[in-house]
Amino acid sequence: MGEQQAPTGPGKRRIGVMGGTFDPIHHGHLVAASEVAAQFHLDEVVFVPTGQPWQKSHKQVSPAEDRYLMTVIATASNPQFSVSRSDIDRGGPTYTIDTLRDLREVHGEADLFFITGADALAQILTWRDAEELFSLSHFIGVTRPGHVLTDDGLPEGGVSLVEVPALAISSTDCRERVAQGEPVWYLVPDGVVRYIDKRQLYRGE
Ligand SMILES: Nc1ncnc2c1ncn2[C@@H]1O[C@H](COP(=O)(O)OP(=O)(O)OP(=O)(O)O)[C@@H](O)[C@H]1O
Ligand SMILES: O=C(O)c1ccc[n+]([C@@H]2O[C@H](COP(=O)([O-])O)[C@@H](O)[C@H]2O)c1
Repeated sequence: MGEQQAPTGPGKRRIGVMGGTFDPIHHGHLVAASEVAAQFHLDEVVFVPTGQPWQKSHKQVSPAEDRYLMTVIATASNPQFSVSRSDIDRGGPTYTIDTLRDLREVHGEADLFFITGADALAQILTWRDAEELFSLSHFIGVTRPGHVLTDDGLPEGGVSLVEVPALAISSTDCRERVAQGEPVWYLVPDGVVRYIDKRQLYRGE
């Protein structure tokens, strides 16, 4: 881990893809994206809020537009960060194979680097068309407190493991804190605290 050399072509743009439900987006997501962007010399990181996260169908998920707007608010001040509506606008359950195909169409020849926390990386073989994912993007697994980061069973050369500053923050914990009237200041960006308050998200949970 440290300064990373990942496979790329000469002169190609290097685009990070940070997929997530972002309910709400928090500083763990933002630090992971920022750290990977620096270590992998990325030109841009595209945040992609999920439409319908099918592996979270047993949980209540906030409306996609609220999660999208919180992601825009959280990333607006960073010129390297952008937000894609691809997974939201496609409709239906969200599969990363579709996300990557859509981004490949938009960004042409760019090299894609899909960023996942240790918990998501451990589940990747359960994702739709898992074996094909690695032909569309390089995958970057990042450390996350409480989870073991490993590429066991994943294609050789398809995944890099990266240590990022440890932030023991989860969206679940943020939602529970709001529901209990506890503060989420400094766990999520200030604008996201205000958006949660304005829209009265997570109050009844
Ligand atoms: N604190 C963190 N540090 C590193 N990676 C994280 C952190 N929180 C989330 N991630 C990663 O960001 C991506 C999107 O995560 P997601 O939007 O599901 O947030 P979450 O905090 O895991 O949400 P929830 O608690 O609702 O499951 C996943 O790849 C996840 O592993
Ligand atoms: O492709 C799949 O089948 C698949 C299954 C579960 C999760 N994902 C993706 O993994 C990312 C993190 O998801 P989540 O549910 O932890 O927020 C997000 O981009 C999801 O679309 C993808």
